[in-house]
Amino acid sequence: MNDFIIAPSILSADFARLGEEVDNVLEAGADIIHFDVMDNHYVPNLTIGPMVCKALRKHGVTADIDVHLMVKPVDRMIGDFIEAGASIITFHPEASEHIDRSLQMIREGGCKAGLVFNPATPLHYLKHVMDKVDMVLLMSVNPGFGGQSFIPSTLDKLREARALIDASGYDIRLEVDGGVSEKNIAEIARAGADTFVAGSAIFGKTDYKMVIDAMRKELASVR
Ligand SMILES: O=C(CO)[C@@H](O)[C@H](O)COP(=O)(O)O
Ligand SMILES: [Fe+2]
Repeated sequence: MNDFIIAPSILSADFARLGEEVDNVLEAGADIIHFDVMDNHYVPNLTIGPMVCKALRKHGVTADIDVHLMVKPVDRMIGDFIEAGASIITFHPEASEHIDRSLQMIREGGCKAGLVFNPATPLHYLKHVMDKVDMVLLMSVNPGFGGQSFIPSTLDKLREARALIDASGYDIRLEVDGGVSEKNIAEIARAGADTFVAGSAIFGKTDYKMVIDAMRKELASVR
């Protein structure tokens, strides 16, 4: 895998042509696919579930699928997504009754596990499970919708998360999600992120390769 990972969020893709959209964005240089699962309960929107993940695998997608669960309760969905071919499964700690158990279920199913932090959710949920996470995902918008503006206080939170991860000694990716574009990606990387979700910034343009190349060019100036 690249040092920096670009993860297009298919929330902003054309759902009527989803397989083709995923093929095109991978062809354009994306590293993994970010898959937003919303339940109209934990967040006020409803999207896609395990059947769609399975369909993408059947379509021939071999890239990692990064499943961002915005659902409550969490645990039922974990088994379904493991079975559907997810590679990474992240969930919001306040949506799970038993965070440690949910993380273990994900890893036992052969997937990478992660916790997602809303803009106002403190990082202290990480303290006792640092050895059980492969990914820390900081939301830079409130979850539920694509196309929102990046919340600037996320930069300080990224620095805080980066320090915690580095001090832990574990191999943990630091992902950021919401309002990421070629305009702010370098600044976000400098604050410590290494994995970048971008929905509208990529799928909102006609030439996905041009956007992803522009993002990589910005990232090359960072490390
Ligand atoms: O999880 C979410 C929203 O809840 C995201 O993954 C969005 O899909 C990101 O979209 P953009 O802000 O990049 O348009
Ligand atoms: Fe997401």
